[in-house]
Amino acid sequence: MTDWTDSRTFSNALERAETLEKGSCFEDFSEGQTIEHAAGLTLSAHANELWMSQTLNHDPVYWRSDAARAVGYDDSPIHPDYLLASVMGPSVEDLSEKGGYFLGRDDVSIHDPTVAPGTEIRVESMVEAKRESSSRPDYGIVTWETTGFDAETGDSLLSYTRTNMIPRREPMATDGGRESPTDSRATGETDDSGLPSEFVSPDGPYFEDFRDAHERTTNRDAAVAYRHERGRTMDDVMVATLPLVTLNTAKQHHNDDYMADSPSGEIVAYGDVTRSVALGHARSDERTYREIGYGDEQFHDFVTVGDTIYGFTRVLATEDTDDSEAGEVTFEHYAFNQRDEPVYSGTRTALIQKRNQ
Ligand SMILES: CC(C)(COP(=O)(O)OP(=O)(O)OC[C@H]1O[C@@H](n2cnc3c(N)ncnc32)[C@H](O)[C@@H]1OP(=O)(O)O)[C@@H](O)C(=O)NCCC(=O)NCCSC(=O)C[C@](C)(O)C(=O)O
Repeated sequence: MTDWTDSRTFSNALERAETLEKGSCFEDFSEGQTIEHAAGLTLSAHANELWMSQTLNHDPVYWRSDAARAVGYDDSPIHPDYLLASVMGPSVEDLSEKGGYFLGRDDVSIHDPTVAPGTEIRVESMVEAKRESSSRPDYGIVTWETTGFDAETGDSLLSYTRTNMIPRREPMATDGGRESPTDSRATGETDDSGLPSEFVSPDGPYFEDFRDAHERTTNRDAAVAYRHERGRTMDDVMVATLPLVTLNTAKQHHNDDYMADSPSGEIVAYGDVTRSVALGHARSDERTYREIGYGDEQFHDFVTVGDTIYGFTRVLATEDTDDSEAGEVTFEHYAFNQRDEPVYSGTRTALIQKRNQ
């Protein structure tokens, strides 16, 4: 009788056996195609708290009903970063599990900021565009529009467009891109040409502080630009647990064996975890009232276990509203690592509480 566990026999068996594929290659997508993803998550308070606690998004509005009621909610809703990741996660198996890089995202709109724990979600994507990569022949570049719905009511909860590099069927993908860096970051040179001569920080966490700081820079060679003190070293929970808790099956985050041959040589952090940490740092220095939306999100370099993520923020615009509680601020947030290299950037618009409340 064949001993399938004999090492030579087993290695022969492995060589001859077909691997049942998961995920899609560049060739599998066509523009205009709609993809209904397999049943998504039921949003849970536990996973919401895991995401928020580990990414340092410690806003009590999302933990405590008294804090939620104080800003006009009936009860604590699901945090927008966890909601976003919970919409993206169930799309990964169909769209990006093969191992392509998450390049960027735009038009992130929160259609319902009051989504409650216990909501069952359904996720759908449409292939908006696809093109070959001129610099990386093993990949194509695909953009999808993805929407998350409340499965029971059919209401749209959140939507965005996302762009990934996607491996072509032949040859197979590697997860690379660190080699031959030629920019000033990699060579250690500093090139700050074009930077304003003065950086201004807000005096406090309220809308008026951002507005006043922004006004101080208007028509001057100055910008509201400041760093956040906290850092978060990426550990196994951040890199492997958080994507999996949102059903994100991209092998980059939990399969060290596959990633050993890639230029990063190891698993890399899910872009949304890196982003959420940078936003968490920024939110810890403001009185957030409501999140409105996000855009122009880009992932500039890999983040691996052991890297420490810090935050840097610019204030792009402020606008007073009729709302006596809060005014609108548009930020650009950056995540950067312990080598001062930017790894994420994106804009965010939020309502920030007014001082008089
Ligand atoms: C990807 C790397 C290697 C490219 O490094 P590079 O030096 O080759 O960069 P590049 O030359 O700037 O870009 C290559 C091509 O991409 C295009 N491109 C570039 N950005 C965009 C964008 N926003 N929108 C549209 N297109 C974009 C760009 O135009 C260019 O096109 P070309 O080949 O035809 O000349 C480098 O940028 C890098 O290391 N980025 C970080 C990637 C990363 O770590 N992402 C997060 C982790 S992966 C992830 O989270 C996975 C996820 C979420 O779970 C899941 O999709 O399933």
